[in-house]
Amino acid sequence: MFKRVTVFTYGVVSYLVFFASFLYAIGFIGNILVPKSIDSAPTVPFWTAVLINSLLLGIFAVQHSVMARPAFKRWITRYIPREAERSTYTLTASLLLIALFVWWQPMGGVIWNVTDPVGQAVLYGLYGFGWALVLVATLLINHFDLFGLRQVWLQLIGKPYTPLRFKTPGPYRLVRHPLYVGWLFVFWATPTMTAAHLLFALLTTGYILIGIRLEERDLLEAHPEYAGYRKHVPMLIPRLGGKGRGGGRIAAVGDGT
Ligand SMILES: C[S@@+](CC[C@H](N)C(=O)[O-])C[C@H]1O[C@@H](n2cnc3c(N)ncnc32)[C@H](O)[C@@H]1O
Repeated sequence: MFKRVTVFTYGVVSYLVFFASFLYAIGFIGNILVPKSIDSAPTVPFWTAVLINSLLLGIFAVQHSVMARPAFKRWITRYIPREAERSTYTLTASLLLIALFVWWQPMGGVIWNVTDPVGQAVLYGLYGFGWALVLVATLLINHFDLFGLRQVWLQLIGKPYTPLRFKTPGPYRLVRHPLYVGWLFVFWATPTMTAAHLLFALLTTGYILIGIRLEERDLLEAHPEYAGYRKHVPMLIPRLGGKGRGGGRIAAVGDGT
């Protein structure tokens, strides 16, 4: 019982650290209400900032890619309880995100600056839409499983873990990666694009494109029906009109069955 409660507490703490870093990220990327943001005043020379920021994003990307792979999960669960694996992923990612907030180096330099109030409102709207889409996509797939809480809860009440089924609810009928579409809105929709923000947007976009390849390789292995889904539903940009080979029809593949 002691072990169960300890693992559960670890999962809850990891989730809370994630949630706090998620909330801070909204302010950090949007330059809203936080003491230090992506565009605070520069304090180091430009190229030093490029180097430090690229390194921070690179470490975050490597952690995400390596720790999400089945082979790594098999390895780490030799040392930690299987039920705590996803929480460990969540906690590590959140701590690295906090490190990024702390050591991020603003760089100045304006690439574009929208001063028209309507244009600004539209861009802030798209920024908010991006965050909402990220959150909704996690809820549709299974928010509490993605962040490890479901795993530690099931072990607390003594029930076996059941892996997530392949699903295509709502936006998953239009594109295969709605959550990543949400991130792209978050990273790019800004009235003022600075050099630091552009570096951030470019590197994270590149990482998403690589991450999709890795994730889809695992999805194809875990869910044979993913091959048909991939053939008919676009990756990130919905087909106009919903006709063509994608559309709503195909997305019923694997739906809750
Ligand atoms: C951070 S989520 C991103 C999901 C998806 N790539 C997106 O952008 O909406 C990554 C996890 O979702 C799972 N996943 C991705 N697509 C899925 C689907 N259609 N049904 C169930 N799980 C999915 C992956 O196996 C992975 O564990």
